[in-house]
Formats: sequence, structure tokens, C-alpha cells
Amino acid sequence: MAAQIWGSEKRARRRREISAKIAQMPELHDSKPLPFMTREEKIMESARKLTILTEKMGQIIDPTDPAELYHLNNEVLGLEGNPMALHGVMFIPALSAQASDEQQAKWLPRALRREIIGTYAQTELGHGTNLQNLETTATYDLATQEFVLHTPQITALKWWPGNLGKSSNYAVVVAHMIIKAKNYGPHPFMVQLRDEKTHEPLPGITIGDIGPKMAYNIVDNGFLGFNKYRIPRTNLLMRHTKVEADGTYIKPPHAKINYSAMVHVRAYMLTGQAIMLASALNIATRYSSVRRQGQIDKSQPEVKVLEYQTQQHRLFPSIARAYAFQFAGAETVKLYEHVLKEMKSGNVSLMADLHALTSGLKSVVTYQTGEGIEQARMACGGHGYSMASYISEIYGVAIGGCTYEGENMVMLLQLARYLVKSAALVKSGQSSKLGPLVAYLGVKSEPTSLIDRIPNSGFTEYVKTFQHVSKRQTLKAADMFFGLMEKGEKREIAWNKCSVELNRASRLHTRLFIVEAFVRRVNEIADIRIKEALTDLLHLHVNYELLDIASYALEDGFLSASQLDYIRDQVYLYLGKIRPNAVSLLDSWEFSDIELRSVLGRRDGNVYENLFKWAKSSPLNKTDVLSSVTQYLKPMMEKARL
Ligand SMILES: Cc1cc2nc3c(=O)[nH]c(=O)nc-3n(C[C@H](O)[C@H](O)[C@H](O)COP(=O)(O)OP(=O)(O)OC[C@H]3O[C@@H](n4cnc5c(N)ncnc54)[C@H](O)[C@@H]3O)c2cc1C
Repeated sequence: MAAQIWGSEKRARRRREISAKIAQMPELHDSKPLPFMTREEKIMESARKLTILTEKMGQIIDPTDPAELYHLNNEVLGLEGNPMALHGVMFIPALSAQASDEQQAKWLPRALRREIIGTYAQTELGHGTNLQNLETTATYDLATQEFVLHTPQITALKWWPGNLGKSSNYAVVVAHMIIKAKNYGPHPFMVQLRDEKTHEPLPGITIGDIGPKMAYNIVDNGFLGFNKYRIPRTNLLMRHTKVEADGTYIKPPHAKINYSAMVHVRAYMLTGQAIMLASALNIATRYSSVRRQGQIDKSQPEVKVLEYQTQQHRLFPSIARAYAFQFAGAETVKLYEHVLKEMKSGNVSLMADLHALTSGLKSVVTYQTGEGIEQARMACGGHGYSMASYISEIYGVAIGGCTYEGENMVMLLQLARYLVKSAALVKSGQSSKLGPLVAYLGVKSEPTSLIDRIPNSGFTEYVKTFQHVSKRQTLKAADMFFGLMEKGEKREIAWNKCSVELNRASRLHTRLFIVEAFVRRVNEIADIRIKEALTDLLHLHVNYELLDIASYALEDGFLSASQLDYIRDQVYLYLGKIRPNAVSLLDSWEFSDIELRSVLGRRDGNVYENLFKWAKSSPLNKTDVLSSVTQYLKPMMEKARL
């Protein structure tokens, strides 16, 4: 099963080998549980491990393999980030995608050798989503052939970029490029922020940390201001756009080229989210098979809480989602690699499809991951609320994904734009022009669903039902939008008035893709036992998801009330079928104890002993009487007793 999850037998084996090596290297382990450290201590601890990794990485992994690097980071540095988190995830990819060959030759080897640390600074205090209204400017000075970076007011400060505050000495900074008083819009520039010897901010730069956050506190998200700070013209990243010495601006050959970096990050985010969801569920499911509370049959002993149907209903559909997201993520990464190849040979047409899809996937997957992790936390009762479970940290980190890399609602609206364009093609009889991911919008569906009416139909009738609801909602929302415009509403006003319905269409389209990706994967599996276990999970997935969106299928009579009852019964049937495999379905992800960092979710299952040991190591327990008591509470009580 691990091979299915991680993509191949070899990848699964390499993960095990890497975990085994790390287990033998105590210098790479947390020196004490992270929840007992202050933010400064955590950053120090992470930097310590980072420098060891820089030295020894080659002994543990193949550093050119992103999957191995990801696993190493997760296990050693953990989810809470590290002082170079953005360096690998955003800075190097931004240089790779947007710097010219010459620029790459100058900066990339230094970045890869870690001579410099970089980040990606786009968001500002005043604007994140609306890039057109970013306020940082880069004005071209023809006389010196330099760009002058400036933040004219407080809202123009860069705000949020990871590792910008204290760790990075370089950044790719997005600023409005102005040449001869003409604004060419936001463009990326390579900017040195700090002196390479002293690490002090360079003159003209105001920089710092934005303070503690809900999670991710090892990352020093920062602010950055420029006071007429000069950089050479050649620091504009010039892979696609160019500015010549005389200020001549050369446009990128194709606007969609700029999508590729975003699509890349969003595609990889999906598997990251699946891993976080599976981690939280692994903790909660293991704990639920140890924790005993109450009886189902009063004549019998207390049961493991995993026996309760409500507990299964809380956890198992999310297990199915974790698998679904992992498979959809892997498929999207493959699709991305294919589209990239096509683009290199001049075919950019598929990028729009993929960009739209990844916008929807990023939004649906991060939202449902957050939901699933929170349910996992509650499934652990009181102990889930303790940092010993580590689920709250996983939750905090995962839901950051709902906001960064494009705020979720805005992402859904991006996909909706594509769906509305596609609906217009259907309405004008041009369905043959639909992109491959939306081709179903042009296919006539049956009048009613055949779920439970055709024996052994596999998942075909489910997929058709998802297609029907997605198509119907897309055409309905598009009709609403076109109708308002026909009545004379301005395009933007009409769009805003339909945006809830449009986002519903985007969610349904995305959920359809996730279901299809799951079905495709299960159909490919040769090993009978694995296929059987995943088929059960897929049954739960399609029935649970359909029940969740049933109102869309009921409103036009596509599904009947009796079919809904059948679907509901199927959910209960598969909860029961999955119960015996639940723990192993998550153990198959092969997270090590080091990686999970959870007292509740350890492999040995010694929850109570481990919890007591953990509590005793709380810094508050170093002394029996705290100075807060001697200084304040004791005198207060003494005074009251007089
Ligand atoms: C953990 C974390 C890490 C980050 N790391 C980085 C980083 O490394 N580099 C970087 O540059 N930035 C980073 N960011 C910033 C992040 O990219 C932005 O916060 C994000 O793009 C959202 O923008 P915003 O904060 O301006 O939200 P806003 O756009 O102000 O969103 C507020 C609300 O308005 C709604 N809204 C906004 N516009 C529209 C619209 N057009 N239609 C409908 N609704 C709308 C949103 O849906 C949301 O509900 C990070 C943020 C977080 C939380």
C-alpha cells in the first residue's frame, strides 16, 4: 500500500531508509518537545538542524530528488517550518522559472550551495489578492540604468513573506515597474536585503518579523520597506519580460507563461495537504483504538472509542479524502510535467485548463483538509486539545494553505471564470472546443441517475452523477451571470451578484476531478488485496461525497429519495467494512514517531505513560512553587486571610 501512496515501491523503500538513517542520528532529533520551547528556541533549534543537514544531507538523501528532500525536511525540521523554508519552496523555483539563463548562472548556484538565503516577497500590508494595487514601485532611472525601489506609504510595506523578517539576505520582490512614467504592472526583481558579511539590513531597507502567528512560528514571516533603494536594471528577472538599457520594454511572448510557477506550487501543495491530513488521522485513529470509554452493550466491557459509529463517521471519510487528495495530487503533478513539456515545444493551450483546475484543487483540498484535521482533534476528546497530540499544530499549519498561494474564495472564482467561458462554448454549440478537463460539460446526461438501478456498474454511475451536478450548477450559475448582463448589469457587478453560485460550481467541478482521479487510480491497481482495501475506501468516498452534495442532485430529480437512502446505507455499510483496516490504512503512510511528534499517536500505543512523562517535562514542573505564586498569589491569599 505504501507504494500506492508514495507513487512506487522504490519511493516507499527510500522513505523507510531515510527514516531509519535519521533515527540513528540523534543530532537531527528535537532536543526537547517543540511545544515546550519558546519561539526563539524553536528557531535556534531548527537553524542548528538545518546546518547539520547542509553538511550531511548527501549521506541521507539524494538532494536532487524533491520527494526525498520533502521527506527529510518533514521528519527533521517538521511542519512548523524552518529558517529556510521559503528558500527551497519559493525562492529557487522563482529564479528557475523567471530568471534568464545568464541570471540563473549568476544566482542559482549560490542559492543551491546555500551561500545566500532567499524568499519571495509579493504580499503587502494593504494588498495581497489584488496584485494590480500593490504599491511598491520600481522606477527605472535611465541615467544610471537602475531600478529605484520604493514603498511610498505604510500599506506598501511587504508583509507576510516567509523567512523575510530575520533569516533571508535576498528576496525576489514583486513591484510595479515604471519606465518613463508608464506603469507596466507588477514584475519580479532580485533584491539583496542584507550585507553578506554582517547580515545587517542594507541602507534604505527597513525589515523585521511580523510577530507570532496561529502556527508556523519557526518561520520568520516578515515586513520590508524600501526608501529609494537602488538595484541594477539587470536585477529584473528577465526570462520572459525584458527591459533594455534605453528603457525599451519587451513583453513576454505569452501571458499564460506566468501561470506556470503558480501551478507548480499549487500542484505540489496537494500532496503536502494530504500528508498533513493523514498525519492527524493517523494520530486520532491510533488513539481511538487505544482509548476505551463507555459501553455499546452494557453487558460487555468498555469499548475502544473507534467502535462507535459516530467516531468512524468522523474519521473514515477523511481517511478516504487523504487518499483521494494524494492520488489527485500525484495526477496533477504528472499533468503539470506534461503541460510543461508541451509548453517548451510551443503548445501553451493546456496551461489554462491546468491553471483553472489547480486553483480549484488548492481551494477544496486545503478547506477539506482543515475540516478533517479539526475532526481528528475533536475525535481525541480532551487529549486532542493538548499540544501533546500535536494535532493543533498540524491544523494551524494546514489551514495556512487556505490563504497563502491565493486566498481560497478567490481561487474558486478563478476557476469559475474558466467554467463560465466553457459554459459559453456549450451554449453556442461549440462543445468540441472545450478543454479536456471540462469536456463533460458538453455531453448530454441521462434524465436520472442510475445509481442502485444497474447492478455491478462499478463507479460509472457515481461519476456520471457527479458530472451531472457539476454541469448543471455550472450552466445554472453561468445562465444567472449572462442573464444579469442581458438585463444591463455591468460585467463586474453581475459577476459579484453570482459569485456564491459560481464558487459552488467550482467546488463541484473540483470534487468531480478528485473522485475521477481516485477511480482512475483504483482501476490501475493490479494487487488484489490492495485493490480491495482501496475499493472499499472509494465506495465510502463516492457515497459520502455524494450525500454531502445531494441537494444539487435532488433539486432537479436526478436522484430520488430512495436512491438517497441507498447512498446513506452504503456509507454505513462501508464504515463497518473499513473499521478492521482503519489503523493499517493510516499506518501504511509509514510516518515515523519522529515525524508525527505526537504523544497520542505513537506506534507503541502507550498513551497514558507517555502523556504523564510528557506533562512532567513541562517547564512549569521544574519547580513546585512558581515565582508567580510567591510574588503575587501567595501574598494575595495571605492578605485575604488577615
Ligand atoms: C502562513 C502564510 C504565509 C504566507 N507567506 C507568504 C509569502 O511567503 N510571500 C508572500 O508574498 N505572501 C505570503 N503570504 C500572504 C498571502 O499570500 C496573502 O495573505 C493571500 O494572498 C491573501 O491576501 P490578503 O491577505 O490580502 O487577503 P484579502 O485579499 O484581503 O482577503 C480578505 C477577504 O477578502 C476576500 N476577497 C478578496 N478579494 C476578493 C475578490 N476579488 N472577490 C471575492 N472576495 C475577495 C477574500 O476571499 C477574503 O475572505 C502568506 C500568508 C500566510 C497566512
